[in-house]
Amino acid sequence: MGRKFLGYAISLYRNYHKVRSKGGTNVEILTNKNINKPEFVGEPRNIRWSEEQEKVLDHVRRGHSVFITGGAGTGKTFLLEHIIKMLKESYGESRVFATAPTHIAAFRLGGQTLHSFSGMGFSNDNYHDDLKKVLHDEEAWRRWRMAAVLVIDEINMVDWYFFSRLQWIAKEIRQSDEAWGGIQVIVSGDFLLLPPIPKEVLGFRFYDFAFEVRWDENFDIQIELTKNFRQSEERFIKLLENIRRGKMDSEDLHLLEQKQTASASASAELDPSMVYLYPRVRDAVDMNWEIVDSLPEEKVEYGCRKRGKGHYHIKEKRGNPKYLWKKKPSRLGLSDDLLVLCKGARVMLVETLDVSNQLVNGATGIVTGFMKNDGRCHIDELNPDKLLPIVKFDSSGVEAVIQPITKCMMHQKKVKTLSSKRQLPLTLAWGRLIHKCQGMSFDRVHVGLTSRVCEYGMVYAAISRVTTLDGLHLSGFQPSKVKAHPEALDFYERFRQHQLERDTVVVADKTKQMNLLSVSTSDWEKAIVEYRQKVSK
Ligand SMILES: Nc1ncnc2c1ncn2[C@@H]1O[C@H](COP(=O)(O)OP(=O)(O)OP(=O)(O)O)[C@@H](O)[C@H]1O
Repeated sequence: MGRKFLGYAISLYRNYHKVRSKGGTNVEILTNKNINKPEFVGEPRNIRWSEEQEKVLDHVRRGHSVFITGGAGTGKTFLLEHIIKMLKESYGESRVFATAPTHIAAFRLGGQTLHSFSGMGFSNDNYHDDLKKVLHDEEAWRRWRMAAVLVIDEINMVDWYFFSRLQWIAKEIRQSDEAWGGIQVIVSGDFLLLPPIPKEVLGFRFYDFAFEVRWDENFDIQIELTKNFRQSEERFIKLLENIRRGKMDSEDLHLLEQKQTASASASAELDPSMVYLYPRVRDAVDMNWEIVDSLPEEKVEYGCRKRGKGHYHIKEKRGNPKYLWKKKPSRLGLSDDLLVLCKGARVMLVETLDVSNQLVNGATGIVTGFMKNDGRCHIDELNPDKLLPIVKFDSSGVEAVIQPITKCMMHQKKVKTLSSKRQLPLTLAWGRLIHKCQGMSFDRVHVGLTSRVCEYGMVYAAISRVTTLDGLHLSGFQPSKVKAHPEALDFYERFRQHQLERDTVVVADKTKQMNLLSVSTSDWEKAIVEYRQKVSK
């Protein structure tokens, strides 16, 4: 029995590594000749930087660590893209690291998630366990040693505990008492957008923002961008500014109520060209089912194959979507157990398959057709007709055949919980979570706020995605759902009070002080030995 289990564990482990290491095994690129650079990575042409953006660029050029903040659409990320390009030209590709807490935000910067950069993973370890982890991962250690610049976008979603561990690791690995061990940090975000995932202690929910402890020590300068580039209508910009601060005047309220009435009286028909944003996964899933059902195209169903303790070959029959949803979602699943696709379906990747072709977690596209599997992968258990979907991705223009992948979870201490799930790495994407849309712009959006769930900054994050008032559709809106976190409001209050002082501070040029560290394997081995000696004392 033990042997059988061990054999199974090894085969799952190998499979896992195959899937993780060879992105190309589960996706076949059909057309990528016309890869357009994603709209947001595009080469800046005819750009006129705002005065504040110019100021940021000036400080960055002088080697200063900068915090860039400002409302949605003020060009924070756009500016970061330019900064990253500029710094890579000065320091070289391998010394500038672009990161963000989510895959899609990191992808926009052509970087990696902050967790993956750090080498600390997702555990909530203490500082010393984190350091041990980084020291045992030569690549992660090299990144920390090599870094001349670390860029972090969407800092509002990073919690204080993680942020403080990063600061500490940087100092330890680089053996320096300077902030971030001498790395130039460029951090960006708006604390009045979505907060970090709240913690719960004794039934009490609290949010720990990255700014909470010794924030000012991280930066030479902090700058707020105020010119909105995403929206141009004055009325809309004023509404967004008010919602950002969690308040609305009678005019704002009237405008939103008008929008809501207009959306309710508009044709009840679902519009596949619209993006539907919700605070809860369940609403997004229901909307996806409704839209896919309403399309006249022939449907193709994909099940999943689960292996491991308690579930062998479970196959879901398509049923009432509400019923499906009542089932506990699998802990390790990529997405729902049943996926229904058809030509024209809007889909999103839930796994990074091929970074060079921009097929990353969160990339969206349209199903353009299906292809019979010619034996290149095992699809029979998931789809008896052996059809593989062909997806044309929005941002890259790549057309690819998507093949199923297997995700495994292995608890080394409790081998009994070993399990795996094989399915297509896709979900339908008309309905989306507001959390997953931060940083995006859309022309037509329906913001559905009918559920009771409503996080701080959520209405603001959702409404600020749309470029014009005309493109905004609304349901379930209530004024009480417009909330800004009081601590974030306090932060900006203090921020503005200190702005004048900051403007007068002259910070010395730091470019010549750049301390580039050595990164040889022998240095790494020496660091581990030194750490062991330190711990054993
Ligand atoms: N100087 C500029 N000139 C022209 N367009 C700009 C400029 N700065 C930003 N933009 C445009 O403004 C839009 C919003 O920019 P961006 O997404 O960077 O804003 P953001 O502050 O990061 O928003 P969010 O907080 O919602 O992510 C983008 O379409 C971008 O191309």
